[in-house]
Amino acid sequence: MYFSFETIQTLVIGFIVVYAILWIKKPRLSKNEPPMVPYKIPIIGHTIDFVFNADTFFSKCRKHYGDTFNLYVFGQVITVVGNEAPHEIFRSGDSFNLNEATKDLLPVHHILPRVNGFGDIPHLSKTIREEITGKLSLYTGRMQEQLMISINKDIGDCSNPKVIVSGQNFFSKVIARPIANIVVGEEVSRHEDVVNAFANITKEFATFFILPPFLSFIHPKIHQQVVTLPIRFGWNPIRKHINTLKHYLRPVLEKRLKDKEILGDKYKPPLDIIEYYMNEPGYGTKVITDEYLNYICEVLIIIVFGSVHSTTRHIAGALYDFAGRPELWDDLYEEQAKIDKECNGVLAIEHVDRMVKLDSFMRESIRTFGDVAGLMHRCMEDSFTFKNNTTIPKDRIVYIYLNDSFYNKAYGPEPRSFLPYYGLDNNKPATKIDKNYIAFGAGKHACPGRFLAISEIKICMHKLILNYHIKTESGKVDEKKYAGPFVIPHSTGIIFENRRK
Ligand code: HEM
Repeated sequence: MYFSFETIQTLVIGFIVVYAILWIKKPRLSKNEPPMVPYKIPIIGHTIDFVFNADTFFSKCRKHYGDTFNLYVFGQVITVVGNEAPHEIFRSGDSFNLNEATKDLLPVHHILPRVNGFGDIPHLSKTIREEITGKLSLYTGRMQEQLMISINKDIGDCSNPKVIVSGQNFFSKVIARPIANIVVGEEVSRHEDVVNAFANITKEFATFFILPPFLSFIHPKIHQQVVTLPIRFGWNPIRKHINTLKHYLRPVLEKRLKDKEILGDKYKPPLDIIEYYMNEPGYGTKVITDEYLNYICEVLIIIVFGSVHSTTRHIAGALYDFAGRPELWDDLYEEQAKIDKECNGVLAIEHVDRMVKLDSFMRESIRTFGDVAGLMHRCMEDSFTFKNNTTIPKDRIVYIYLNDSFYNKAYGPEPRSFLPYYGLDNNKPATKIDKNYIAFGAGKHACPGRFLAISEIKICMHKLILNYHIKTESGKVDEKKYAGPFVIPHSTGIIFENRRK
């Protein structure tokens, strides 16, 4: 066989290039790292199992390699922790950071430059704890009113059964309405444009995640540069929503400042978050300028970002869980009918607290929500050593293997089955965090908005169950679909039919 010089030259260069790529892409581990799960195809590593088979794959890895192991996914080493190590992460305070884990792909600091991304999270958490959770009883009536506006508008009369695809898109507006009411107040939130802005802000952020990180196989920075290119050329996906908020906020805030000046001590401050910010050092103002509005809207958008998306995911999940389980309908309806009678249709916080079966059902719906892994945190220290003596380096992204906590033996011999009254029987309300219930994180950074979220979902479910017979089109709970380790919201129909009163 004869090979020309050119052919040999090409083969040699090709060999050197392939060798160089393999050498560059070889995962480099530091000392004492968690075990790296072996893989067969260089560069691709575990990406295929991670994307198409996360549940079974993670379960096998956990069995063979223990609570903490490394995978090679999309050209990066990631660490996965089972149900033991997450609490070391949550407890370690600032050694790990959730927002920093997404920073490369979601350049919030470019989108919200005035607050430099996620802004002052400790102040935000304090605001939510004191101004929302601490005053939840004052907001309960308003939440109920706002939810009923959405239910009447978007579901309405179902004397003839109506099929609605009640997934995340549908619920984002239902959930956004009461949140807008609490954040920007009764007057501003009356405008449908404002409710739409609240409902859609998170969807705009999600556009950054549409493109799978294939370019990360070459280098994670290349994917990051490509997805953030439009932003760096001046495109801001939420500019239109900021403009909407500014438009409606300006006259209302100007009037509040004027009233305050004229009425002095007789001024009655409206109950909402914007009023709180206007009096808070570092957030308030004496004059409503364009720059002030730009700034305060960015502050508000972080609250919307944290609140609407996650609450929407879980109410949508809960409705499907209810609609597909006929065995629960009568029991949950009876509890709601009893409470409705007691409160004469007007809920106060103590009535929401008395919905103990619904609360327990909600806890279970959240526990079995389905994300195999998630709650990614970035290691912020030079290195971090887990109690099992394995060490990970700075900047390592850690995925929490949620199923290992949620489907733990602590839930009995069949932890994957739906246990609607587990919370009730074990005195564990839906807001109570424990080792095997970490949907709201834990420790110093545990979600401060969970009391609002659970109240809002319970009030909404209470009203839906009271007003309608609700069932899935298929008559059962449809199987969950996945994108990598993350569950995809259901997109099948739910049938609503008026209950005879
Ligand atoms: C069902 C709905 C919700 C879920 C599942 C959820 C979940 C979470 C999780 C997992 C964390 C991260 C904890 C960590 O870093 O370890 C978190 C943090 C946070 N959540 Fe929520 N959340 C929900 C609703 C809300 C709502 C309604 C608000 C606002 C009113 C909110 C505001 C926040 C804030 C400000 C943080 C950051 C806390 C910090 O870093 O100190 N969340 N949430």
